[in-house]
Amino acid sequence: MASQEVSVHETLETAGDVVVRMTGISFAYQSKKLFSNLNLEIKRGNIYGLLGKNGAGKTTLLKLLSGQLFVQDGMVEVFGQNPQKRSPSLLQEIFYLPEEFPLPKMKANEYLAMLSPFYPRFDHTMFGVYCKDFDVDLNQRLDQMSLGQKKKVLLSFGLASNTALLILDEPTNGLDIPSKRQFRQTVASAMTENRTFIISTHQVRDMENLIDPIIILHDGSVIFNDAVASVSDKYVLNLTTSEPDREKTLYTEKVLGGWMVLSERTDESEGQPLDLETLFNVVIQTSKGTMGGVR
Ligand SMILES: Nc1ncnc2c1ncn2[C@@H]1O[C@H](COP(=O)(O)OP(=O)(O)OP(=O)(O)O)[C@@H](O)[C@H]1O
Repeated sequence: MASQEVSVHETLETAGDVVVRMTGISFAYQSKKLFSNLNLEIKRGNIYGLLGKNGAGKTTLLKLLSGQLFVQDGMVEVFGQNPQKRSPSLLQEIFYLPEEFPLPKMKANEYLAMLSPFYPRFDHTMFGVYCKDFDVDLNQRLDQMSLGQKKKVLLSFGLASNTALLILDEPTNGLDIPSKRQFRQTVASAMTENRTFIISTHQVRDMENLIDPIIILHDGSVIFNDAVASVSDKYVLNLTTSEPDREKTLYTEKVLGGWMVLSERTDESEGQPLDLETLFNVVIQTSKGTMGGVR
């Protein structure tokens, strides 16, 4: 690292709480406009969930903030630096686990020896612990592993890298049922107040009680960036057997045996916890302007 370069880690204590700031960004693939004047702020010490429909631009957004794609307009700052400059001091504080990835023809142990020196605070002991928890064989060749096994190796690597920013794109795709629970436990245990995780996912049930705040990307904009409680404190979810008057509810969904209804909370309201799938549907539906939005 050049001596005049700002070390991200050294400035973490004083950098304030904002890890990512995107201001008025625009991005298009060739002539296909994806983002126009998009704004986003991500704060330290949280496990963010990034949600959006297929093609909403989640992976593109993650690539923009990790310096793999460049915005056409606006400003991106990660720990106060422009990721487009791809400075080593910033890149060694970002670990990005893509949804799909080729891996070299080598054993997991050899991969570890090759790549871990890039991350100054890589914790070899914890890497071993995570791999053991995920039941990964480090002597197996990476190119001969299943998708789920590869994900477990890279996930263990990313968590052990101790980067200040960890980006996981669809991390539970390919994981078996017991591994999904292990995933939640391991990710939660690796979180510290100085780290920030961003998890892009469609598998919201895998992520219940893990991701919060939630970012929702829709129609080229961030339409929601807040804690789940910001909605569940104001609105309550109830099951009803009689068909509700849709004009008087914020959100209605036909379910087995009745309807699920989201309505404004009153002092006496008792209801069910707001799950992420419903939160997503409510935010997308209300963003169409028919009910003025949940926020
Ligand atoms: N390299 C590329 N060239 C042209 N268009 C692209 C390219 N990569 C992505 N796109 C388009 O940009 C849009 C957003 O893609 P992106 O992969 O960011 O969405 P996503 O929200 O991650 O989708 P999914 O949930 O399906 O994974 C899609 O319409 C996609 O077809």
